[in-house]
Amino acid sequence: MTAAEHLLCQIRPHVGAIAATPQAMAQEWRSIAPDQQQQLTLAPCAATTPARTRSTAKMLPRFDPGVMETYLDDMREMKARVHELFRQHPDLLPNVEEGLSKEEHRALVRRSLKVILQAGYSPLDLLARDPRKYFYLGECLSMVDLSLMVKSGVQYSLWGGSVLNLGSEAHRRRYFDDIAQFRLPGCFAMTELKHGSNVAALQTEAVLDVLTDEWVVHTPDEGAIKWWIGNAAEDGRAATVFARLKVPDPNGGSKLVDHGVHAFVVPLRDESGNLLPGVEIRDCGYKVGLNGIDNGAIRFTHVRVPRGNLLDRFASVDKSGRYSSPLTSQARRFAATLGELTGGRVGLTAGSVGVLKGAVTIAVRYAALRQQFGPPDSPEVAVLDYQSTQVRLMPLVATAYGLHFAKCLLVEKYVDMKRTREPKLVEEAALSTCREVCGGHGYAAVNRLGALRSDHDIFQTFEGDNTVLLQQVSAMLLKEYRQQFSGAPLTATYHYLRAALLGALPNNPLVTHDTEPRHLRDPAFLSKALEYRTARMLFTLSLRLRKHGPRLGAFHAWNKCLSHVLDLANAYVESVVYKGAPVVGSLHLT
Ligand SMILES: Cc1cc2nc3c(=O)[nH]c(=O)nc-3n(C[C@H](O)[C@H](O)[C@H](O)COP(=O)(O)OP(=O)(O)OC[C@H]3O[C@@H](n4cnc5c(N)ncnc54)[C@H](O)[C@@H]3O)c2cc1C
Repeated sequence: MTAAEHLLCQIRPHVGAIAATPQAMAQEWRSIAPDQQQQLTLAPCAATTPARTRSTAKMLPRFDPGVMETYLDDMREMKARVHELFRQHPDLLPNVEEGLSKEEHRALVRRSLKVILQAGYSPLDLLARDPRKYFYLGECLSMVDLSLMVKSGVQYSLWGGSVLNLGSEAHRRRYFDDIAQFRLPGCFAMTELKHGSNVAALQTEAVLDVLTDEWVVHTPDEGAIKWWIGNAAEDGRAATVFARLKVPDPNGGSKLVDHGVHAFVVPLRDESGNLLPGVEIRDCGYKVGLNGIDNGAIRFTHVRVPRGNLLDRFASVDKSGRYSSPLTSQARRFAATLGELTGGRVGLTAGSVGVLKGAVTIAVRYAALRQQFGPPDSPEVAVLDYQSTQVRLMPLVATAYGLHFAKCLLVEKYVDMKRTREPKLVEEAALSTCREVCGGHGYAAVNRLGALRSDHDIFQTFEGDNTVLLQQVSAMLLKEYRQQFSGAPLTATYHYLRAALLGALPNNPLVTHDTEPRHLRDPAFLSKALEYRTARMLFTLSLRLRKHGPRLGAFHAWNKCLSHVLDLANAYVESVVYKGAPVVGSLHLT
């Protein structure tokens, strides 16, 4: 049995849950009441239609999906409960085909978040005490409405997480309950009009006024207006604002001393929702997707907040303006601050994986039921049985599995980081393909693939643009590589790498001429091949940087090798994803 046939067996048991062929849809249409007719979708909750193609009859599955589900998902009861909650509140599901206005969608998302809280889920408690469940809840919400998942992420990972992780115990006591219960909706105001990825260059300033013991938060020019800030346009009553901390010169000079970017809690609106003095907010308007989130632009004009509003886990300032920090350099403080914010990225990964699983499920179910053409005098063939469909869809199914395990690995690393506080740990084509495989029906709004694609698009750039984040991965690999060989003579480095690279060669089909499927599918061979690729790219990149560095300088040498840098990071990520599923082979699949 081929891998694709194998996967078909896994998927087929579920396909009865959808209506997809025109005949089946038409029959279904006649059998349901007119007021329910718009509910006829490709989604799993749609009406049941028995579907049987030639090949399903031939290939009855011996695969028990329950075993796989248990293996993949030890918290699936939570998913069942959350999804049941929304089944009981169909009015909370975004009715994409009718085109909600952004105001309607925002109100819907707000109501949904309250329903989640009323049902007894407290995302902030989970984030603080059981992050695995927190990220899992995010993944469940992403399958309901991506705007809901992002709204929860802004309130709890970004606003709540920044107060919890960058503030002190006093901040936690003061804000925790109000943030948890959504009585104090808040924002994470980092990005400015002129600076997004380059956070160290932000221009908003917070200057200490020693006479009044207050910070004066100010937007010095239009380029420093906080931009795209989630929760700002309608709901946000306070924000964690990232601003340059400036204090009077302790040596008595007239100039201020700039200690770089720090986080401050700044109130934005009063309890009735009116903007506070000095705070100006504009709505960022309609976006390509995620219109359930009220993104806004914020300008501060000499807004005064108490000195205690500095989130002071990594640095504090006393009444006289003396600055102190347990971390010795500005760069280390900055790295520690950003390191504490990784929860937002883990949450986005969980949401992204949830979206991929949802989209792939919709597309595979559709392809398994949709029949087009066939041999003469025979039933038509399911489009999933065409090799061209399998080639398009099966890599996505495999990717969904791979990324599921990689996400689990990432969540475990985050949990470890929080538990040990170990400093070392602190430091899309897929959706389009799913849409195309569903042909014209994939374009129908009711089937959600278009909305998923639009909503998800931004995941490539928010919480940091992927191109920029991938460079950090390569920089980390190069740093480890240099540390390993610092002080070693070049010949030692050379011999080590030669041995490491050659270690993979005996398995290489080009050397062994072994092209048997048994060998090519051997997990040990595949793992070695991925490691070999990463090691080779790391080695050649370091040689190139060493060659260009002296002549061009570090910045331009890096830029000259940028494609190589990004390829290395992607190769590394793929080998991590592959290793994330080390025990899949132990499952009995046939
Ligand atoms: C819907 C939405 C919601 C958001 N919510 C928030 C929020 O709540 N709070 C918040 O603070 N921010 C928020 N943001 C902002 C988001 O985090 C930034 O957009 C993101 O950090 C990227 O910054 P930028 O848009 O300024 O892009 P830039 O940094 O200007 O990047 C532009 C392009 O330049 C490239 N580039 C930049 N630097 C490099 C480099 N060194 N090497 C190679 N290429 C490079 C990037 O890859 C990208 O293609 C949101 C944005 C959106 C669209």
